[in-house]
Amino acid sequence: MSQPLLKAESLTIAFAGIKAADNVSLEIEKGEFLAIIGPNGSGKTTFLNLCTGYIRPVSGEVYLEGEPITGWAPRRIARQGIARAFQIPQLFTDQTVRSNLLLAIASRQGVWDGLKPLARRRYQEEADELLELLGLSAHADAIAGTLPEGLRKLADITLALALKPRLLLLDEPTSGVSALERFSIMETLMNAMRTKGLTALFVEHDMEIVERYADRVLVWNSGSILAQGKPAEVLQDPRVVETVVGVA
Ligand SMILES: Nc1ncnc2c1ncn2[C@@H]1O[C@H](COP(=O)(O)OP(=O)(O)OP(=O)(O)O)[C@@H](O)[C@H]1O
Repeated sequence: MSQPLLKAESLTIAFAGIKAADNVSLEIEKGEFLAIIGPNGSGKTTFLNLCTGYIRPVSGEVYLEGEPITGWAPRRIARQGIARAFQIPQLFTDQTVRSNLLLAIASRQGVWDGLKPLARRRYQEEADELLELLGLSAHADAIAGTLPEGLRKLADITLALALKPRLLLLDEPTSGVSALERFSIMETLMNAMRTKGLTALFVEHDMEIVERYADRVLVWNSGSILAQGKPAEVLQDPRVVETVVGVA
């Protein structure tokens, strides 16, 4: 049987005596689109931080396709294939969308390589392909800081994809975006995911988005997984309704 793409085993971390991850174990299969939901302060972001190396667990292990990556530096984990698009977009706001993307591609390859004409042409082709995939071709020359929030989020995701990740982590891909725009962002994202055969884990507060797009949902509560499974079933679970859905 093939390895899970990501495996977390008994992860535990506490801040000031409060367990933000309490013996958390889970597996993510290749190609899955997995949502994490849970009340504020339940440990969703902490789990992402444990996977990306921003926090070290007190105990437990994280494996990427069977390789233990616990305690590795964030940069090394990113190079190894876990990319994160943050809730607050990380674009250089005074640069064009394309320049941002070229920088991200160059940083993956080693920047000096990018100064060679052949490499530069290859990067430009790669950037154009990613911009098209995320529906941003018409905005390639726009200054990133002038983009509306929804497009900024998609531009931020292109930066994460430029790392050619095996696993993409997304912090609330639709937060701060109008109700109308939310679904079009998700459709574009899903299309890109399918085209690239990507695996992603996303934190989300919007249950409609979770129900419509996630293959599986994990419900966090007080640093533990309260429930998991298909959204249509999990979101009806009375414990989940009480702790998350009812208060969202
Ligand atoms: N670096 C840190 N230092 C101290 N406490 C932290 C740190 N990171 C998280 N915590 C605490 O751990 C708990 C879980 O926080 P976390 O941000 O993971 O929750 P969350 O589910 O992502 O919340 P939200 O939905 O509000 O973003 C909270 O009590 C939080 O205050």
